[in-house]
Amino acid sequence: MIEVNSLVKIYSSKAKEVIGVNDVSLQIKEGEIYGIIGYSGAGKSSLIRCLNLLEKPTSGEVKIDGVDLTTLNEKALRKARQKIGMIFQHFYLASAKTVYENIAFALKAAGKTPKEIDVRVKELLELVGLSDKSSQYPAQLSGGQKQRVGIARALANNPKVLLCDEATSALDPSTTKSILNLLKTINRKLGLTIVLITHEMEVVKEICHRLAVMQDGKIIEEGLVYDIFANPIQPLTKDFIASVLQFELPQQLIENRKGTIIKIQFKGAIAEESVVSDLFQQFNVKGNILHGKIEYIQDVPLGIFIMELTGEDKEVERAIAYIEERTQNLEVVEHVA
Ligand SMILES: Nc1ncnc2c1ncn2[C@@H]1O[C@H](COP(=O)(O)OP(=O)(O)OP(=O)(O)O)[C@@H](O)[C@H]1O
Repeated sequence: MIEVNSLVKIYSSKAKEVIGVNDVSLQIKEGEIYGIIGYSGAGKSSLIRCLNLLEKPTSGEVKIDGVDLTTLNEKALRKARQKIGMIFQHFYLASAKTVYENIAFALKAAGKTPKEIDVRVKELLELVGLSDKSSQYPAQLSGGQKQRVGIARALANNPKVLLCDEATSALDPSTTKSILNLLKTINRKLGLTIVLITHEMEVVKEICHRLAVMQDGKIIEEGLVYDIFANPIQPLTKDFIASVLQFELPQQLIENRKGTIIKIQFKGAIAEESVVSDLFQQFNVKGNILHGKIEYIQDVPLGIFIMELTGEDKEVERAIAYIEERTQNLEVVEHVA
């Protein structure tokens, strides 16, 4: 439903040219939550702002439902933009308007009647859990409540796409969670396609189905979030994953071990099987768990264990071969002879 082809955004001034987006192509499916992660300056904002032409691309196509927005005139673009809602890190609410008026404004601009506006605003307030804040002003709201107003306003005209520009970056972790839950709910309830940019892997893990990693204006890795967590390829992607799944052992700990240290990843259904206890029943080896973690990524488990195996060399070898066969994912970190 969203198709970006060879998108380039160059910022030109008299002094120099800066490349914001450097030849990006991607496809986002209807109903998908698509994350774009990268460090500051990677080009995430430039890219997401090109999706509704808030930034005019220098070249390339931005197709929504097959229509290339870059070819539309002002009037047609205004109409097309009604299908695309957007929320921002700093909310951008009108401070002199109440919560009700902030949301109503988007509907008025789309030519709705006062009756239609009233029905829709109440519906939206209910959806975002703010029915009791209708007559409050933004200054009287918490950050999370302000973002809820932002979401209600963005959804006012029943868009098919919601663009989220670092929408939780100004919020504390528990408020972030509640806003992400709200986004998940509206994604499911309304079938809304969500594109979000973030610099936090925790946000991606929590909500995204697919992910693109951006660096220097380019997408350097893309795929299903689970696959990227299980098998990151690029060094930058590995850095982002490590911020959530830190599992490097201190060197000192490794040096003081006597057995063979192995790292096992359990992906998907195998994480729920009793591989480790089966191992100790079947082989005459001892195991000492040095690190263990199961993360749930979109409710699918991804387990990572680091274990020291001790026993007769042959038996340890057989035990390792057994785990390798069961998990297809084992790495010998250190073998102490
Ligand atoms: N309006 C602008 N004029 C000139 N250069 C710009 C403009 N906006 C962005 N850039 C440049 O484009 C590059 C990408 O910036 P962009 O804001 O898209 O990155 P980002 O990944 O969103 O970073 P951040 O998370 O810090 O916003 C940077 O080098 C930035 O300095």
